[in-house]
Amino acid sequence: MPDISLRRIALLGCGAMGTRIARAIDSGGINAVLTHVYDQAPERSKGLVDSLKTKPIIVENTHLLSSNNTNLVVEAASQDAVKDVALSVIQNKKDLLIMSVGALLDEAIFEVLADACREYGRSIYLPSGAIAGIDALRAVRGELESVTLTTTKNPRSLSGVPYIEQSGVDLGSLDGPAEVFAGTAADAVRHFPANINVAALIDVACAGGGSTKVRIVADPSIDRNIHEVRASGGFGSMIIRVENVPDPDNPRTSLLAALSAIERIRGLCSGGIMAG
Ligand SMILES: NC(=O)C1=CN([C@@H]2O[C@H](COP(=O)(O)OP(=O)(O)OC[C@H]3O[C@@H](n4cnc5c(N)ncnc54)[C@H](OP(=O)(O)O)[C@@H]3O)[C@@H](O)[C@H]2O)C=CC1
Ligand SMILES: O=C([O-])CC(=O)C(=O)O
Repeated sequence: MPDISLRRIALLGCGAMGTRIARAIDSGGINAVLTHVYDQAPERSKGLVDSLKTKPIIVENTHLLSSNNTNLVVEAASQDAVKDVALSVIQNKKDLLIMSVGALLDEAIFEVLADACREYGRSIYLPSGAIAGIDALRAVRGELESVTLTTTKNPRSLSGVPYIEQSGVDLGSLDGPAEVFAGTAADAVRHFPANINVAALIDVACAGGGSTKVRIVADPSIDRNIHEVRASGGFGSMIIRVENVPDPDNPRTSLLAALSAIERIRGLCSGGIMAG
């Protein structure tokens, strides 16, 4: 029998996605209670807690999230947050759900976390986030010959990225689509830490070792975050395309990413029949 007792969840990051996740738990639709939260911007954690019916405790640093009596830590903060806290979560014998997946394309971190999961008997979950078809890519990874991701966003969803500023592209004056990056997934998540975690997710699913090919395009004529994966090999071929509505509170992030995290948490907290 699966253990379906009420799960105790801690949340790292109270921005656009963390807020949606917290509200979904607070609404009672998930077999869990949000017990602790942390955000480096204290006004964000306070604002979130004030808006919830069941008030979690605001802890004073990331590490206190996993030293408490929780089952699962949900990260919705940043790659730096993952690098800072992931190992101690596992060493404290909690499971971890990561949204800032780009952190895992640092090979040293991936190996350390994989070893720690084995040693402490815990799991790290990577929801499919802003993309779809991760289960299919994982299933065919032994047969893959080529995989490419093309991500197209409105310039306002790409603003403030130093790599674009340094490359001399003026996002404000584009009058059509412009490629702002072409390279590997490892380089993409390094240069665009808050924009292209999906590249890391695809790369991890395909066991690409950071080498998955990625293009990022800025297009002022679109108002969606579009991700298109083309994969082919011994299994046949597939094209996975999502046209995501951006989260109104953070246009870099797609609404689908939070919905995917919520659905994954719901599944982890319940028994029963689960598709996918
Ligand atoms: N896997 C996927 O498919 C997707 C993943 N993402 C990623 O998910 C994460 C959350 O996204 P979103 O909610 O939209 O981002 P937001 O910027 O809206 O919220 C993130 C919050 O976490 C805080 N934060 C950042 N670093 C730390 C840290 N080290 N310790 C504590 N708090 C921290 C931020 O503070 P401050 O503002 O001060 O930095 C901010 O309040 C991001 O890393 C994003 O790139 C997004 C979309 C899709
Ligand atoms: O939400 C999206 O469309 C993609 C994104 O920001 C990411 O992968 O980090």
